[in-house]
Amino acid sequence: MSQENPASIAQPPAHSSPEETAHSIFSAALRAQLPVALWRLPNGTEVQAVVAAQLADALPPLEGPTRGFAFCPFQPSENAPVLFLPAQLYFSGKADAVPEKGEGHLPSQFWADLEKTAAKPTVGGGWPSHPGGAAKAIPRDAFEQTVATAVKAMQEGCLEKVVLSRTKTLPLFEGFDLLQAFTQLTRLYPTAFVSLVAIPGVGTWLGATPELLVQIDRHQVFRTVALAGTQPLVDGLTPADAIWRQKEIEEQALVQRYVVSCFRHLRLHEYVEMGPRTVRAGNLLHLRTDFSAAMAEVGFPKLGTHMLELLHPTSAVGGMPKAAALQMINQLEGHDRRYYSGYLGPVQVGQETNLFVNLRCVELGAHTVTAYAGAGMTADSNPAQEWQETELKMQTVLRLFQASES
Ligand SMILES: C=C(O[C@H]1C=CC=C(C(=O)O)[C@@H]1O)C(=O)O
Repeated sequence: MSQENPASIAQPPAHSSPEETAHSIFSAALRAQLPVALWRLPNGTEVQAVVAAQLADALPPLEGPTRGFAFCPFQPSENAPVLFLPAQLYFSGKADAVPEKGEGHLPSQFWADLEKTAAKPTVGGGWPSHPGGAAKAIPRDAFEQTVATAVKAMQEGCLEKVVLSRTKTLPLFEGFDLLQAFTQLTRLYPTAFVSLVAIPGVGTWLGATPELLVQIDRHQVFRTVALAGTQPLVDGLTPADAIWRQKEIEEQALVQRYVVSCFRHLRLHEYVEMGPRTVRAGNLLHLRTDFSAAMAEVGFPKLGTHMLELLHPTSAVGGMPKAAALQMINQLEGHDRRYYSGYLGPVQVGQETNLFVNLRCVELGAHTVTAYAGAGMTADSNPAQEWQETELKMQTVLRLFQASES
């Protein structure tokens, strides 16, 4: 293969399935200490990959032409900056596909390494971890006390909703295999956006999120959702059987109103709104309203970029009113959310942009795994139930980190 011509096509490792090629790309990028993202779209089959030579510290316009992968925090800080991985390598994951070279050069060591059989990344620092170590976890009674404080503030009318989160750290079991965990998530959660992002100096994140933030499809249709309200999926029941309490209906309606307020801000009235309806996310059920708008027809060719600026962070991860909720989160949560409840996904890949809220995710240390989860609180919240809800959400991914699951 040529390393001189950036537009040329690289050879995949011999006799590989597309999934094995994606795994080889990930392993070779780790060895070369290059930023890399693997993902599988909801209801998709292909495991796609992007490798970057250098990170950008801002997103390009979502409507094109720059191709890459966005990895953005809840609130940008020195500890968690906005990051964009320009696709110096892109792999579509389709049958017979080969890794495509983008603009810019990846080191020749990476290409040479890609053709060898990949050693699997396992426990002990095979992947980058955050230099600051694992986020601080709080015990159950402290979390419930925090929820009680927030509920009181909402009963006094200071704000309508706040999403409070917590973390939980477990040791990695002997023989844990990161790529196997990614594959397990793709099989367990066919309707989720499953991703594995490893960035030197920043960290390694794995997740299976149910929440779309911004989609621009190849026909230039913009989509977003209002997702909130949680209950466990009880054995033998289907989403159609779900009955929702007033508290969850109101919680989701607040997110829905927030999305509508973003359209109104742009003076856009010609959008389509469908729902709410009950959707499944693993072993949980949520309420979801779907929004769409044909960007050219409504006269907003850059609608995706504008809506992203207005939407994030939505009240599904922040609260209402936004400023008061963010202030309360910063005051009451004892940890830095970093990339949890930020957003991530491919930009201008296959003529589409697909950004998701980074939920149901974990951050890998060399020997530990940290799960993050939050729950929407209103004046009617019960602290013990909110703890339980965050436990269930964490289990979406954390179940893979209990040795018996592997
Ligand atoms: C904040 C999370 O979920 C959000 C998305 C769906 C339902 C939610 C809820 O019921 O609270 C949250 O708003 C999380 O998974 O950490």
